[in-house]
Amino acid sequence: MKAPVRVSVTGAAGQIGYSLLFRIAAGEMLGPDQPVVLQLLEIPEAQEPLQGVVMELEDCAFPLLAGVTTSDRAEEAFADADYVLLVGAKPRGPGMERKDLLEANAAIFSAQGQALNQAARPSVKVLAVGNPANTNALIAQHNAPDLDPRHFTAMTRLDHNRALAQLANRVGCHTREIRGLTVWGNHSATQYPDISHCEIQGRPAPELLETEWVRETFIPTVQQRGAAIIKARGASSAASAASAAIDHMRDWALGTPEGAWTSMAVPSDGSYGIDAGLIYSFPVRCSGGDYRLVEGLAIDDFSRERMEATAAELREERDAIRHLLP
Ligand SMILES: NC(=O)C1=CN([C@@H]2O[C@H](COP(=O)(O)OP(=O)(O)OC[C@H]3O[C@@H](n4cnc5c(N)ncnc54)[C@H](O)[C@@H]3O)[C@@H](O)[C@H]2O)C=CC1
Ligand SMILES: O=C([O-])CC(=O)C(=O)O
Repeated sequence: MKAPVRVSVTGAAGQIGYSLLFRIAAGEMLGPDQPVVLQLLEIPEAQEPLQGVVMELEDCAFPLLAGVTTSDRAEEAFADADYVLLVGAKPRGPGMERKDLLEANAAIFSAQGQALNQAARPSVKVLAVGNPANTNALIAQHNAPDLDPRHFTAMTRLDHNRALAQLANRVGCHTREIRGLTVWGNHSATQYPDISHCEIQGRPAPELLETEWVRETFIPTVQQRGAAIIKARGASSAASAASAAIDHMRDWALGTPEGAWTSMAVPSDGSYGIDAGLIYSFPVRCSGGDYRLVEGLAIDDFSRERMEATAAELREERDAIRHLLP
């Protein structure tokens, strides 16, 4: 058995937390041979429901769960953390865009960035799930100057998985049979799910799918899926968001399958003409606990316009919270 690693989760008593913690403890994120200690952060008012979640974690008698701690202090919850999932934030309601949460949630991510800087392990890998996820990751990163800036990422894996599901439904295949999909940009309605390089059952997707369906149906459906779920469920997506968070961290830690890539929002290094420093979703391959951008993909005029539109929105979000970037 390996030595346990420390996984911190914020917002642990929330909806996503309730779907996430049990799967991490079951080994679905870091593998069936990796014990974990869960370090759970919640606000003081949510400590009692959090204790209920801890009781249920105990009651599962998970072989890989090496311990659970709870706290309302970020420095304590992030102490020596190897992996941190920043989930705790206000979710949007009907009629809101995710960036409407910027003001409410930005302060959380600046304080938690500072706490990560003080308390987490220098090698810590961070995933921002709380919305607006890309800009929250940027805020946390800038408040943690001693940590590796490349290790601050945001979640667009849910968008990636949603896009796979739409394509599989359309073609009548399994999501496993789709390769080379990319979600570019922001986790928002400007994101660009791109099938240009996609292969479905070994055949180029642009040959299988009508351009009109891709542009008029597929792209808007993926962009608006979060809002559709809020409308139907009366609450924002939770189990699928938790599942995507597991996928993101598992691939980062353990690698993407041979030949495949996925989508992760990571700090831009200027590739594809995207402003360096923005936390922007790119195609990535992971191995050895690290990610690399997929370089050299041909970008046509339609894609270029969409990629620029979502970059422009991220610049606007960054400009709105500049005062929180030390
Ligand atoms: N990136 C993505 O793809 C997705 C992101 N989200 C976002 O994830 C976030 C959480 O969603 P839910 O779990 O549904 O919300 P929720 O309201 O059920 O849970 C959030 C939890 O965070 C806690 N919290 C608030 N401030 C905190 C702080 N400063 N420190 C620690 N915990 C704190 C709350 O007490 C609450 O228990 C929302 O911002 C939501 O919009 C949701 C789905 C997908
Ligand atoms: O739509 C929301 O507000 C929650 C979310 O990020 C998603 O489901 O993609």
